[in-house]
Amino acid sequence: MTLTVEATDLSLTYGGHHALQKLSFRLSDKKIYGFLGRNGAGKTSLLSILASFREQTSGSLTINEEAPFENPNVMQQVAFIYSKDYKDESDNVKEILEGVERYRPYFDKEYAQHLIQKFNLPLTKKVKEFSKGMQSALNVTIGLASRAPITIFDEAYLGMDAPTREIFYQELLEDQANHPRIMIISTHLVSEMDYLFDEVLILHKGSLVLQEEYESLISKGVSITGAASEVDEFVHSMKLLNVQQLGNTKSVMIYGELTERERKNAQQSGLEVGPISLQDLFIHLTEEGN
Ligand SMILES: Nc1ncnc2c1ncn2[C@@H]1O[C@H](COP(=O)(O)OP(=O)(O)OP(=O)(O)O)[C@@H](O)[C@H]1O
Repeated sequence: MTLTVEATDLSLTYGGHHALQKLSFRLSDKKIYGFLGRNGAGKTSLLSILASFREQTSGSLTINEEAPFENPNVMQQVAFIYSKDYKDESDNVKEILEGVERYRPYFDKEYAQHLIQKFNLPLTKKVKEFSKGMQSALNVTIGLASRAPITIFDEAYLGMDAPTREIFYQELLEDQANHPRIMIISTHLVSEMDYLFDEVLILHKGSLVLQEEYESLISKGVSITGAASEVDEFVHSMKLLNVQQLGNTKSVMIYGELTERERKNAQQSGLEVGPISLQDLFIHLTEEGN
């Protein structure tokens, strides 16, 4: 099933606080979208509207032209996976998965079993007795195995250790390749997860700063590394995003592409030209004053 998410001037206010301000964007391709934003940027607020949990204050958000709020048609198509608290849950994994299977029309039971084994989760232990990381692994299992046409992971990795997160990322990439859908991942772990994203949306203080393909975004900057004096001379008229120096070696991130001539000059001056990271761009774009 192909779905289109369309937001137009979407705004959300809590009391007098403007959490989302006139966001407009469209998601229509089955790919992995990275939703990035600093603490309080509005990611969860936006994703909650998309997942039918909340209604906007003004503007619109539709999924195939239908408003999601309290709309059972839409709710079945969207899986919203967040750091759920299981403290009052008396069921074990087996019982929880049986419950999910009843309301998720595309749920793949065998794939869920495969993930449970991968994450090494005990089937019969009560979920409220799981560690935080194990609960997150269960959430991720539900999110992936539900195969909802719109799957949202809102910082779903909380508490997972590095090897467990790695299993999640590998499974996510593999399952997305086999069963493409609109996959949305909201995260702070930009440097760890950037390779997952096909497209990136950056939110800052409730506004959408950009929506762009990952590859095109990171091609918008370069890093220059070498002897400090050579680097300074080379970048003196360029827009700098970040400067780091260790002894006499300096590394500078610049915004903008280099011309062929500039690349040659850099080479002749013994400078190393490398790619910029999404994390550097993210930090720059969401700095105070930018
Ligand atoms: N229920 C609420 N009542 C009042 N204000 C809220 C509520 N939920 C969120 N906010 C405020 O709205 C803003 C956006 O919060 P939101 O949780 O959407 O951000 P976020 O980008 O998900 O942040 P984080 O990365 O820290 O989880 C914040 O200023 C937050 O304090």
